[in-house]
Amino acid sequence: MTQTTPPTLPATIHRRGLMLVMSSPSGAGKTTISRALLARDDGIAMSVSATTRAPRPGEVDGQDYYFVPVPRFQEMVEAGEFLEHAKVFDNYYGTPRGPVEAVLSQGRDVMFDIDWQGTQQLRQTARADLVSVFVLPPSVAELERRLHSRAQDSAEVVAKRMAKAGDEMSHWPEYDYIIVNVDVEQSIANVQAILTAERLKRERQVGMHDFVTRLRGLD
Ligand SMILES: Nc1nc2c(ncn2[C@@H]2O[C@H](COP(=O)(O)OP(=O)(O)O)[C@@H](O)[C@H]2O)c(=O)[nH]1
Ligand SMILES: Nc1ncnc2c1ncn2[C@@H]1O[C@H](COP(=O)(O)OP(=O)(O)O)[C@@H](O)[C@H]1O
Repeated sequence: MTQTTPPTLPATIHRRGLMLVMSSPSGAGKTTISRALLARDDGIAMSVSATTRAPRPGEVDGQDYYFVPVPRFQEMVEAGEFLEHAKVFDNYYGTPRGPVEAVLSQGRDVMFDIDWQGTQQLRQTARADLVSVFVLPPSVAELERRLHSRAQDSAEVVAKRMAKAGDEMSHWPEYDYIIVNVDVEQSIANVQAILTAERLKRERQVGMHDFVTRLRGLD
């Protein structure tokens, strides 16, 4: 019997890494969806933001966020260390530039959990490499229930987040894809489908012209 090795993708074809942005009003479920996606997909890494907000119970420094004091955050802004930064709910948040550029340069993808202000800033520089997803709750009552059920913020903080939800949600038309997060498994599957299709986009493929030229015997 002759042994055949299964074909593999030619090494001359590469793909540029993409930037997958997830935004939503607080409590709609983007952290839940993005964590599940990271656990199921080796090809994507999470961008860990710096923030001046206090850690919630169970949050780990360097994993959920880099928790930094306001003066340190300001130093980082002045040193140009952020790809984007914004003030959200009285705290500062920013995306450190170095780790994102390192992952993208390896042809891997990066996921961001950032608000609409940060997304607008990234869109200016990333253009075609940016894929943006907006997550909506099925209703306002369900959003409030989820914020309470997370049980990690005081009633005052929950009220503040509910008051800002309408403003946040008004930015949905700026995003490429919309997910109404009814069932979490369905929402994860939807983001996986978006990622699969976006990875196959013609314009992300590097070396395809030469590959097809060779396939056609034209070289
Ligand atoms: N612009 C920007 N927004 C961020 C960044 N990190 C987190 N955010 C946003 O800040 C908001 C509050 O985040 P957080 O305090 O973790 O609350 P949660 O989204 O309710 O879990 C959310 O809308 C996040 O998407 C960042 O690096 N840049
Ligand atoms: N589809 C869903 N159905 C019910 N509860 C959900 C769903 N998605 C998320 N949750 C819950 O809602 C709360 C807020 O979700 P989280 O992912 O922290 O939101 P966000 O990151 O958008 O602020 C969490 O307790 C989470 O377990």
